[in-house]
Amino acid sequence: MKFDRIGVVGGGSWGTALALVAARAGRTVKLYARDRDAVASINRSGETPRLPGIKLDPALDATNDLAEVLEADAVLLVTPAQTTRALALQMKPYLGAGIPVVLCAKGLEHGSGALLTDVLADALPEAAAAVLSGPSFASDVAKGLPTAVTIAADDAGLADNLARALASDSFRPYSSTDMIGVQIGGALKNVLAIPCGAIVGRGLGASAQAALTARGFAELSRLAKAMGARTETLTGLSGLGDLVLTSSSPQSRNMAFGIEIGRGRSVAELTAPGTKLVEGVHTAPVAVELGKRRGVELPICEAVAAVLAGGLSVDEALQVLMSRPLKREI
Ligand SMILES: NC(=O)C1=CN([C@@H]2O[C@H](COP(=O)(O)OP(=O)(O)OC[C@H]3O[C@@H](n4cnc5c(N)ncnc54)[C@H](OP(=O)(O)O)[C@@H]3O)[C@@H](O)[C@H]2O)C=CC1
Ligand SMILES: O=C(CO)COP(=O)(O)O
Repeated sequence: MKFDRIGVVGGGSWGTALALVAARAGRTVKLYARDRDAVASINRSGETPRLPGIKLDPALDATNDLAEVLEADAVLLVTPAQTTRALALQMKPYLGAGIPVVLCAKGLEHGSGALLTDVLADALPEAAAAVLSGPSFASDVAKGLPTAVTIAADDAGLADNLARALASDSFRPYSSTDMIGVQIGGALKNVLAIPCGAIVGRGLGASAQAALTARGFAELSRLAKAMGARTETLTGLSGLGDLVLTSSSPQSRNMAFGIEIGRGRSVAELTAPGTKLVEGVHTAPVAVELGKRRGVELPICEAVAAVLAGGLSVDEALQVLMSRPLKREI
């Protein structure tokens, strides 16, 4: 199965970077962005405000016409997690049956608590679902810096073929059949990067940051395994790999958000219209709800959700975590 024509839906930083990835891999690429100015800027000057200072491949073809982009052999859906259902429904009239839709957002749906693959199965069952996730900052990828990600699908052959279609000298996808593990890893690392940032912002030291990363990984793994994920996925790129990247680099929007919270800025100010997308803010309460449903303890995610909801200060949340009853590590 060859995927010569790739359609990318979502003209933000990650959608644009992934369109460049597909072009570098030799595919014919069309990028859908709803913002007419962004489309004009990409086509006329090879620039986008979402990736400042990065010159885009002149071959990159952007458009406002969703139908045109969906005339493709595979589609990458790269809009914020909470828009997945609306976009899938919007795509429905134009997408051929059995065309793979690769979900590239990292999050869980509000209200339903659903994985994005379940959202897709509900809204667009005729599509073949796949997931792309892993440690990958859009600006690094757009610049052509070396990056490795995981692409998962139920059908191993589909995952292999998608990996082949997007691979290049600077972009190395590994294939997997564990769509649950890949999605929970990508969604929860965003939540866990927030307290790691708060620790930095509050000046609480590298030891606390490492402890939170490790205990956060324990939570991510517990929830993912309860949902059916495999251990090797969680210790792989989309679990540990992305958690390490996001919880240690202020380049991450989630960590940067946490740093500002730690410095005392308010959630309302940092999530006001026009501010950057911080997926962990949306995912935290959903993760807590999933944990409750599955009987899985997620104290760090609960603390994050409580701080975001205004129920605890950063210092109180830390106190809650540090005063939990002592327990065995495993
Ligand atoms: N940036 C990164 O480094 C990475 C991001 N991701 C994930 O990718 C997803 C997208 O993130 P990212 O690209 O960074 O976000 P951005 O904020 O840069 O871009 C989001 C894009 O989605 C568009 N969009 C939002 N809602 C709709 C809609 N209803 N219909 C059409 N387009 C819509 C926005 O359009 P408009 O400009 O008009 O608002 C914008 O172009 C997130 O889940 C993120 O976690 C994953 C790996 C790396
Ligand atoms: O998912 C990412 C890196 O893998 C991007 O992280 P942020 O959304 O925190 O910037």
